[in-house]
Amino acid sequence: MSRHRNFQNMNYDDERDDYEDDEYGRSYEDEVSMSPSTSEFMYRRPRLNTHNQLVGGTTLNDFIPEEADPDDLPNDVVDDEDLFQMDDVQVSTISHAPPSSTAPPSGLFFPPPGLPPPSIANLPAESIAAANAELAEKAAKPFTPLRAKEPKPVLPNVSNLRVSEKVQRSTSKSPSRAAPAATLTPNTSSSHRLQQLAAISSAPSTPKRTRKGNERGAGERESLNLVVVGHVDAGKSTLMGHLLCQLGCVDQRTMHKYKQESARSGKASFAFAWVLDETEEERSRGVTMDIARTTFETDRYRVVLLDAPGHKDFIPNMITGASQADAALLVANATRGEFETGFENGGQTREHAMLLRALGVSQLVVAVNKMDTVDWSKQRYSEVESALRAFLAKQAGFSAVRFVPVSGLAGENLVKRVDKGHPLASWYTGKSLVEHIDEFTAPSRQTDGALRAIINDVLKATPQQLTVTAKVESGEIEVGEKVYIMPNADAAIVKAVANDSGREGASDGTCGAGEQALLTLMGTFEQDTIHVGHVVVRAGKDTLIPGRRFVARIVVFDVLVPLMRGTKAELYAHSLCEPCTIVKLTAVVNKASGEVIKANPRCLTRQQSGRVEIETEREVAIESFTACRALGRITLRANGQTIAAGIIEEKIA
Ligand SMILES: Nc1nc2c(ncn2[C@@H]2O[C@H](COP(=O)(O)OP(=O)(O)OP(=O)(O)O)[C@@H](O)[C@H]2O)c(=O)[nH]1
Repeated sequence: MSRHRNFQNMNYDDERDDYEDDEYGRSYEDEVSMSPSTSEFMYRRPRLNTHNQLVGGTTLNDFIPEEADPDDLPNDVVDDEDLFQMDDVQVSTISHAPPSSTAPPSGLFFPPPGLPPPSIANLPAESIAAANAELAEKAAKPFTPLRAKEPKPVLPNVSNLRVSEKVQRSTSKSPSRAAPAATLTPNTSSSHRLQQLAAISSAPSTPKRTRKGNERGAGERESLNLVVVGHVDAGKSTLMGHLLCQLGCVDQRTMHKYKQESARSGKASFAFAWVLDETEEERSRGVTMDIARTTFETDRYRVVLLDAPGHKDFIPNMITGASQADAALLVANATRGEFETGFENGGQTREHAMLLRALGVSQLVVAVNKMDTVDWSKQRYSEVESALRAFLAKQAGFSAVRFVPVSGLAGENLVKRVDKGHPLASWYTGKSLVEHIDEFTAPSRQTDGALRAIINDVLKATPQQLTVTAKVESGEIEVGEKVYIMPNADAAIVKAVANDSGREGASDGTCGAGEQALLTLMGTFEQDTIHVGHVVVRAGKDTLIPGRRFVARIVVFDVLVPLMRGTKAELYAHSLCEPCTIVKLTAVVNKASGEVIKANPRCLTRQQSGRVEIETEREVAIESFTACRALGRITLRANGQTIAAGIIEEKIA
């Protein structure tokens, strides 16, 4: 049993003799291929970074509204909006335009009860005919081969701005930001495109609600999207890998193989991390590079686990994971000196926490990990807890944070509480990590809202069929219905729907808000036009019309150079990453009241809150925060640092 070993003094490389060579056959190199997305990253050792912190007692809570307690919320979009206005009065008081109603139009979203389960076969003949006509029209156009690489736009001021380029689609299981190369549907004049979008928004939508609200099948647990974040090497993957083993999600044979092969490559201590770090590059470097996604079940939830990379170079991938999360586990390393490196000196502990709040995650548990390296010391645990508690409350804006001492490597206090007699039990008698996870509250899902399913990976793409994973943020997606993929407005018919647990057809052919869906879409797709960050929507007046210019209300992080007209940055929203420019500074506003302090300022300095106009390089599928929270939160980054976070108030072009 691992927990009886002396992990602190163990020389893991000596352990390789414990394992019989190739007892279980093939080595992982035979079976694991490298995710194409990982190849674009250059690995560098962490650099010191003192940015990205709101200092001087300002908290993100002043600005970013917390998610509401679902118990206080009726499952209804209109009331949700009211609550948002209560939470963050500034938004309604300073908004240019009154928030648009997000109530689902009657009739459109509530077809008569008792409708048969949808399939392409029982779609109305007119919708099939209309879809076929549109698809035939597209099919008649010659297939556009991959175009020669266009020259990258020259973007002054920002040395390492990520400019989307044409790259291969990710074939990894996890989301990748490598992709967005988006060419808008080629050869479309702007007037044709406007007509196309107008036709989509005026077309009747055809949802068939086979499932009511948050209804689940018999025996199904509620789903909870949990992101695991923290400084590099805090032990996130080891902790979650070991937890998955203890929950029986990894069979002994596979674990034996990981132990054997990691020992053979001199990385025995990473055996549990290999459960989640699947690519060859991640394993050889001992560093998580992309989000690893898996599921496990607790007494209460089907947890969709998103293991984020801790290294600074992969923060964009961490943002992808955090933008899908309902709750977060922040892993802190209790080892003396290592906690300080991760927390002080601009380590990623702070930046991750700030980003979580900026992306709307308000439920947080901190796992104080590697307690075995400090002899399970209560004093060390208290030091870590008090430093983090003060920062998380005062600067990051988390109102209630719970802490739990654990050792991912030793497997202590993960699923089971610590045994009496264990040194940790002498002062800790509280809950285990899994018990803490079970105490998160699943947020209310906008199941009745307009369909918004954000593509977070493109697994397979042919000119006729796409297989993508998508997080359904609002509404439901059903087999047989016609959908559009924004911003390109590619029409598609949903051929198959499964959720993360592999429930084929999600038992009733639907996936609802909050679920990760595996979608098979049929249509006529031009090569390299569907990417991570695109959004699946329905036609109708609640459709999403993409745009390039938006009014955003932002809070500026602790930047050295103020934000000015012409500042270039990367815009992060849900799974999207797109170069953008701040084209106008409209006002400096008071964080608390939303009152305009100064109109048309020359710049926004650190900690200031303001309203700006942002223009993206290409059309993007985002919308106002009041219409859909997940699509309305943004983060701006430049030079590898987060410079601002905020919400979209309005699309203007
Ligand atoms: N002693 C001890 N070592 C641990 C513990 N948890 C993780 N480690 C070690 O810390 C190192 C890093 O572990 P990982 O799980 O890869 O850390 P990570 O946070 O996932 O790393 P990134 O995702 O790359 O940021 C490995 O050598 C682990 O064996 C623990 O509880 N005790």
